[in-house]
Amino acid sequence: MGLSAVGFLVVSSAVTMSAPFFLGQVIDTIYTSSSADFSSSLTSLCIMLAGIFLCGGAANAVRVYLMQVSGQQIVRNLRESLFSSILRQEVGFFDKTRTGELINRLSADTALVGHALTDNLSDGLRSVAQAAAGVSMMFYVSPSLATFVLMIVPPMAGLAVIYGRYLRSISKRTQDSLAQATQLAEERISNLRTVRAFGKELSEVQKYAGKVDHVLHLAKKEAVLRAGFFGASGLSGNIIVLSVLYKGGLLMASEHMTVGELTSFLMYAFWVGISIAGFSSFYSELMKGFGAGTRLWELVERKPEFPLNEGLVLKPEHLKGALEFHNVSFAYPTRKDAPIFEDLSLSVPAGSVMAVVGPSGSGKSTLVSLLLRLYDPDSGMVTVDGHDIRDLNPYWLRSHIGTVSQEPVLFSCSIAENIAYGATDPSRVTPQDIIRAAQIANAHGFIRGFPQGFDTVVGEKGVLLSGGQKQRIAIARAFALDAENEFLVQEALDRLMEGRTVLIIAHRLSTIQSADAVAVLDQRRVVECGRHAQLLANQDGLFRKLMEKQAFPQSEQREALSK
Ligand SMILES: Nc1ncnc2c1ncn2[C@@H]1O[C@H](COP(=O)(O)OP(=O)(O)OP(=O)(O)O)[C@@H](O)[C@H]1O
Repeated sequence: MGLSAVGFLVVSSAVTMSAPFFLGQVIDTIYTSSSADFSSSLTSLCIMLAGIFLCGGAANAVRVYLMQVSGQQIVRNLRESLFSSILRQEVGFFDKTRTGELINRLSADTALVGHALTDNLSDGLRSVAQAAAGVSMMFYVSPSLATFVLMIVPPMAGLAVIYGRYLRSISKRTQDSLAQATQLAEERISNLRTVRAFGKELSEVQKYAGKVDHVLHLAKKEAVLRAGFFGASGLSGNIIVLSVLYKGGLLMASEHMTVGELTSFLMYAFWVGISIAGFSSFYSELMKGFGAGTRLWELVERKPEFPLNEGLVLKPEHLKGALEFHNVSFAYPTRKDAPIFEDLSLSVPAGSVMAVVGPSGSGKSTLVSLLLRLYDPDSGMVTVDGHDIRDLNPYWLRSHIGTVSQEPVLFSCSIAENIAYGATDPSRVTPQDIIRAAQIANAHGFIRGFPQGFDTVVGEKGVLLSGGQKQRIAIARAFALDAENEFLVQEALDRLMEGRTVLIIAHRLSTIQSADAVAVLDQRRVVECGRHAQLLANQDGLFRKLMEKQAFPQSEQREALSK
């Protein structure tokens, strides 16, 4: 499509560029022909001109259409590869990069690059083609006048290059500050409840205004630069026209040129001037596109720190589920100087339930992140059935781990779609599977109570549901993982754990009591590990202290502690 657009571009330019030549002929006919053949020459020339204008206009319209469509296609492809690259990045990347910035790259920057590569490129090519044709015709009409005019052009071109560089850097800064503004807006809008609870609407508006003010400031700078450049190129255009008139007048006086020739020449010179101005606009847009493009390519080309879908896949019959952390040391990439684990070791036998407890911030969730391979340990290793998880296919690994978190995140689609999200292939999950998963997760009752049942839309991040409801849907979602394995889908919630190795980050005593073992995290390692009763018996142990500290001990707990 791009190529045919270029074809139409060449046709429209060539056809249109022949017009001034024939116009010159018309004028000379008017001046010089005898009355006998005057009217017939004039008519045929005018018909020819009308044809030229018609063909040129039509070819131009087709070119604009083709360019628009191919532009949209480029933007679409760019967006797709960018989104795909973003979703492949490691979790650490998202600790460093803000959502709003990525959204801005996806929407604004892709549009800018698309425009620079199509509409703008097409206009730029047209300018180049017209300028080239114009200059050739100038030489054809009057070589001496053309040589004279062209001496003025090179200094202007040098100026344009310097200007383009500066514009490119400003444009990059504008896009960066726009991304910051979008980031702020995105975060505040998606957490509107918190903004409102603290009555921060006005101050947030002011903060946002500050950011967009900065965008405006840079845009103004860009506008001044642009205006200056256009002014300068306009002025140089006028100087060229004036000198052509002067020199052309002299040539006419010495009978080296006719009126028609001078008119054609002036029209070509004017045309070349317009094309150069068009080219400079193209050039500045192109530089803007480059500014946005550099960032986009960096992101599209970025190699995630670890692969998504490469590595060892264990056969189902070989998968037992023994988990082990061997001398793991780890610090988050954004806080390398604050180690979370040092030489931590923990073994969870296959099929057992391990409760992980510890003070807030001791690294319980981090343990799960390492197991899911959202981050890699700095030293030591995590193994599943003796295999280092760095050798396993991360996609396979995660698809065999069901996660239910305290504050589960749902997507803003229907309850049924949220539950089916847990399956490897959601399109193969039947409505019966979904209902069964909901029943087991004790969610069926409240879902049926909604007027739209399973089609109820849960709102962004599930805001239209209560915390408990969200959690039960998340449990049903973890069940959907096993929709194919009929035998696992049983009646009770406890069954989610059957046949699996389970890590529970626990606060409630009842959960801890039912676990096979309890690991206590503190001071960057596992400080105690054993059965719950065993750990409680240790009067000086951290576990006992943690249990004693709980604000409102339940009766069962008080009983246990009094033993
Ligand atoms: N993505 C992250 N980047 C940098 N530091 C992080 C990140 N996530 C957590 N941390 C830090 O790592 C430490 C352990 O956090 P983690 O969430 O594992 O603790 P936790 O034991 O689960 O806490 P809680 O019981 O309060 O939920 C904390 O100091 C936390 O500030």
